[in-house]
Amino acid sequence: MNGSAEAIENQHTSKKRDRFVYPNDNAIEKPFNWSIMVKLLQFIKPYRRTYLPIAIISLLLSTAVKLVIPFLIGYGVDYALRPKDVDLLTTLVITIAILYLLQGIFNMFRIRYTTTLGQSVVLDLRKKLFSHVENLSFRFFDKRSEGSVIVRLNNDVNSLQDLFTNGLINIIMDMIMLVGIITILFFLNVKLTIAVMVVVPIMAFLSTKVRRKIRRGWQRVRLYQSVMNSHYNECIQGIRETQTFVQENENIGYFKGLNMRNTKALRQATKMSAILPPAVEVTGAIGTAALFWYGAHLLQAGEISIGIIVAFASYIGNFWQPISRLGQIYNQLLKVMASSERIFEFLAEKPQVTDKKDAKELQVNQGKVTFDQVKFAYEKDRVALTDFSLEVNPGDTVALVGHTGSGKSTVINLLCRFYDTTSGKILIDDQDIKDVTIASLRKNMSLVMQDTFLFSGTIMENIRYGRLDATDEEVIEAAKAVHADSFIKQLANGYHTEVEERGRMLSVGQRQLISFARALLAEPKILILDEATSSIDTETEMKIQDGMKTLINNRTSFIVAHRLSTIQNADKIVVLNQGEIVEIGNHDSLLERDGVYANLIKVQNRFLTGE
Ligand SMILES: Nc1ncnc2c1ncn2[C@@H]1O[C@H](COP(=O)(O)OP(=O)(O)OP(=O)(O)O)[C@@H](O)[C@H]1O
Repeated sequence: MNGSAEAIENQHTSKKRDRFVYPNDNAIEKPFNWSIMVKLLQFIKPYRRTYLPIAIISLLLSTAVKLVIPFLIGYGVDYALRPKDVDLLTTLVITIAILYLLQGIFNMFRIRYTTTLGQSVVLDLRKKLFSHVENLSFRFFDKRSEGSVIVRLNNDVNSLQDLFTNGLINIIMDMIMLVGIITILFFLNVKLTIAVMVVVPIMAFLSTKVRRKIRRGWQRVRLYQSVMNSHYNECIQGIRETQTFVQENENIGYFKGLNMRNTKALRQATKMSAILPPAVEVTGAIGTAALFWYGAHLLQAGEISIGIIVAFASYIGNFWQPISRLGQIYNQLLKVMASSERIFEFLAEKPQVTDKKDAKELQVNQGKVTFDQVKFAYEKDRVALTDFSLEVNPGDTVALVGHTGSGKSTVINLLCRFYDTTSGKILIDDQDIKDVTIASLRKNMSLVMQDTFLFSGTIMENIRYGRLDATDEEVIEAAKAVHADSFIKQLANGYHTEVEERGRMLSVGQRQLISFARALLAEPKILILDEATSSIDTETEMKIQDGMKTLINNRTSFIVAHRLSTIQNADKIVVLNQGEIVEIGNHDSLLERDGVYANLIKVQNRFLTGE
C-alpha cells in the first residue's frame, strides 16, 4: 500500500489539487453585459406575436388590479366603515371580491404564458445548441473534454430556463409594482411614505448581498458534490485497475478530503441560509412598526385618516416581495451572464470542415483514390503527415502499417474529411474531396472503427445504423455475411437484445463483427477498417477474417493493420514512419526487400512464438 488513507488525505489537502474541475467552465457569475442580454432577447423574438403579448397583458392587468385593491380597502374604511354606510360598504366588498377574482385569473394567464414562453425559448436553445454541437468538427472535440461539453448542454441551458420562465417577465411586474406602490403611497401621504421607506436599503441589502452569499455557498456545495460524483464514477469504473495497482488508499484519501470540504461548505451554506428569513421578517416588522408608530402620530395630528394607515399597511405587505425578488433576479442575471457567455462562445464555434458554397455531390463509379502530396498537422509545428502520395486502384485493398503514432489513423481521418489537409489533395475518382459535399463523401464510405461504438437500442437497430431504411431481413442478411449471425442468435433476445452500457456485455470481437454488418449494410464504395488491437480468440479471429473478406470484396478498401497476418493478401502495403511513407509494395515484395516491414513481421512472429 502507498501509505494510510489519512496520510494521503493530508497530502491532498495541502496540495489542494482538484480533479474533475474544468477551470473555464467554473465561472459562477459574470458582470451584467447588455450585449449578451440583447442576444438572449433574440430568443424571445419568435414568440413576440404569440405568448409574449398575452404574458405581458395579463401581467399588466394583474399588477394594476393588485395596486387598486388596497386603495379601495383604505377608502372603504374611511368612507363606508366609519360612517357605517352599508350600501357603499356592500358595493365596495363586491367590487373588491370581483377584483380579487380577476387578479387570480390574470395571474393564472401570466404564469401559464410566461412558463410556456420560457419553456419554448429553452426548447429552441437546446435544439440549436445540440444541432450545432453535432455538426462541429473533430478538432473542436480534440480541445474539449466530454464533461465540459455536457455541462454546457445541460447546466448552462437550465440556468437560462429559470431566467426565461420566471426572471424576465417578473422583472417588469416587480418594477411596475414598486413604482406603482411608491407613487400611490406618496400620493396618500409623503411623510408617512418617507418614514416607511427607511427600511428599504436594509431590505435591498438583504436581498442582494446576503442572498448572493447564500447562493454562492450552495454553488460551492454543488461543485463539491459534482466533483464527488465524478470521483465515485471514475473509482467505480476503474475499480479493477485500482485494485490491481493497490491504489485503494490513494482513492480513499482523496475522497476523504473532498467529503470534508463538501461538509464544510454545506455547514457554511446552511448557516447563511438560516440568517435570511428572520432578518427579512425583522426588517419587515421594523417597517410596519414605523408605519404604525409614525402613522398614529400623524393620525393624532389630524394629518391622515385610519383608512390611509390601513391602505399603507396593505401596500407595504405587497412591497417587500418585489424588492426581495428583484434582488434574487439580479443575482440570477449575473449567473445567466456566465452561462450565456459559455453558450454563445459555443455557438460562435464554427465547424472547421465545411462544404464549399458550390460543393457537388460525389459520384463514385470505380472507386479510385489518390493522395497527392498530402501534408497535415493537428497542431502547428507538430506535423503528422509529410508529403503523403498514394494511388489506389478501384477495388484494391491497401493496408496501412507502422509503429504507433506513425500516422495511419491520420490518413483515414483525412480521407473521411474529419480534418482538412494542410496542403495537397485527396481525390476520389478524380474529384477533389474538398469540392464535394461532406455528406455525399461520407455516404460513399463506411468506417469500421477499432472500438465500435454501440448506441443504446437493440442489436438490430445498431446494425441498421448503417442504412436506416434497411429491412429486418437485410439486416440479418448482412449479419450472416460477416458471420455475426450465429453469436447474435445465441443472445437472450437474439437481434432484439438490448445493447446495454455501450455493448460491454459483448466481446471486442463481437462488437467488431456487428460493426462489419453495419458497414456492409451501408453498401459503401470505399471501405475503411481500423482493425481491433485487442487480442481475440482464434474462432472469433477466423470469423473476423472471413467477415473482412466479405466486406472488402469488390470495393476499394483501406485497412489500418495491427495484426500483420490479416493483410498479407493486400494489393498494397504502405509502411509509415513518423508521417512518411517509408516502404510500399505487396507482402512478398516487401519481405524480399528486407526493410521495415520485414522487420515488423519478424518482431511480430517472435512475439507470437514467444522466442
Ligand atoms: N487529435 C489529435 N490531436 C493532436 N495530435 C494528434 C491527434 N491525433 C493524433 N495525433 C498525433 O499525430 C500523430 C499520428 O497519430 P495517428 O493517430 O495517425 O497514429 P497511428 O499510426 O494511427 O497510431 P496508432 O497505431 O497508435 O493508432 C501522433 O504523433 C499523434 O500524437
